[in-house]
Amino acid sequence: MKKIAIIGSGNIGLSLARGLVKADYARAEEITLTRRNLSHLDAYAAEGFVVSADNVAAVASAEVVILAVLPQQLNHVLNEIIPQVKSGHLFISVISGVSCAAIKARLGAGIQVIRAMPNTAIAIGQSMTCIASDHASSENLADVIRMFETVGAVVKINEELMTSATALCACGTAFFLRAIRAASQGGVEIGFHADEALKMAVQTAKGAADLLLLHQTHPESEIDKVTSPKGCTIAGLNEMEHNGFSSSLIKGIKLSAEKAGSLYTKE
Ligand SMILES: NC(=O)C1=CN([C@@H]2O[C@H](COP(=O)(O)OP(=O)(O)OC[C@H]3O[C@@H](n4cnc5c(N)ncnc54)[C@H](OP(=O)(O)O)[C@@H]3O)[C@@H](O)[C@H]2O)C=CC1
Ligand SMILES: O=C(O)[C@@H]1CCC=N1
Repeated sequence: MKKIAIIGSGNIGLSLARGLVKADYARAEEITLTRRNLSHLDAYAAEGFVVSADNVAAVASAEVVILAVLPQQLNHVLNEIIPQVKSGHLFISVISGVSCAAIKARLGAGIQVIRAMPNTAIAIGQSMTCIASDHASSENLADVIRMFETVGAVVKINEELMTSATALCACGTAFFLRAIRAASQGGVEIGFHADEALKMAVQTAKGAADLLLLHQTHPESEIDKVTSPKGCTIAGLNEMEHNGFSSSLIKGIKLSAEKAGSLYTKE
């Protein structure tokens, strides 16, 4: 198994690390996690991950380097690790809004860079990960797709759609979670205790998503099966639409995509 370094082990870096180990893709000992404040990684060290504040040493000891810092932290990290970067390294960036070309402009044109846009459900093997590259070898691309397939579904997309993928799939986790919270709050208003209402909303959301996955149907065809004529579902649904339900989701996704494209500055 190739040694992996995750540079910037925050929310998504740690979710990825956990997912890869849970999926038996790698052992914890084969993954180095870096960040500056190591005290946040104590639990991971106890699980066998190698933890370090030394990005340069982490890159030197790895074959696969996963960049998972914030866009505004990237240039500092790249400048730091350049002396240790070798042509055999494979770089995977999960960073929003930074192109493969921008990373190669700093590391060298010969370095293989592949972008991946996972979401935090990667920790439990349920990510929707979009993958893109410009000139990576087909072998490296296949390896990266295989890696992310162990922790969820993968779609290969053109690189110019990566900011859209960020909004729909990575930010999307938060959007659907907020919808579930709102549903559970509605449940409390109509008589359930908060814990029951949340459990009911979560399972209902899971069932709705699974209907689409298992039946391979369009949402509207499943909705048609719920909305009895003159019934309470269509009354509630239309009230939500009068208040901008679909429109606000669409507008939010568009704004997130715009923002994802503007998070990184080259200087
Ligand atoms: N969160 C998500 O769901 C997703 C995030 N992304 C992308 O992943 C990236 C990280 O996001 P997220 O995990 O949310 O952010 P976090 O802030 O949680 O993680 C970034 C981590 O980088 C570490 N870091 C910062 N500077 C350095 C450095 N010089 N050397 C080593 N580590 C460093 C920080 O720790 P410390 O301060 O201790 O160094 C921090 O833990 C972003 O680019 C984001 O766009 C992509 C998909 C999904
Ligand atoms: O909020 C963010 O900027 C990151 C990118 C996608 C999910 N979290």
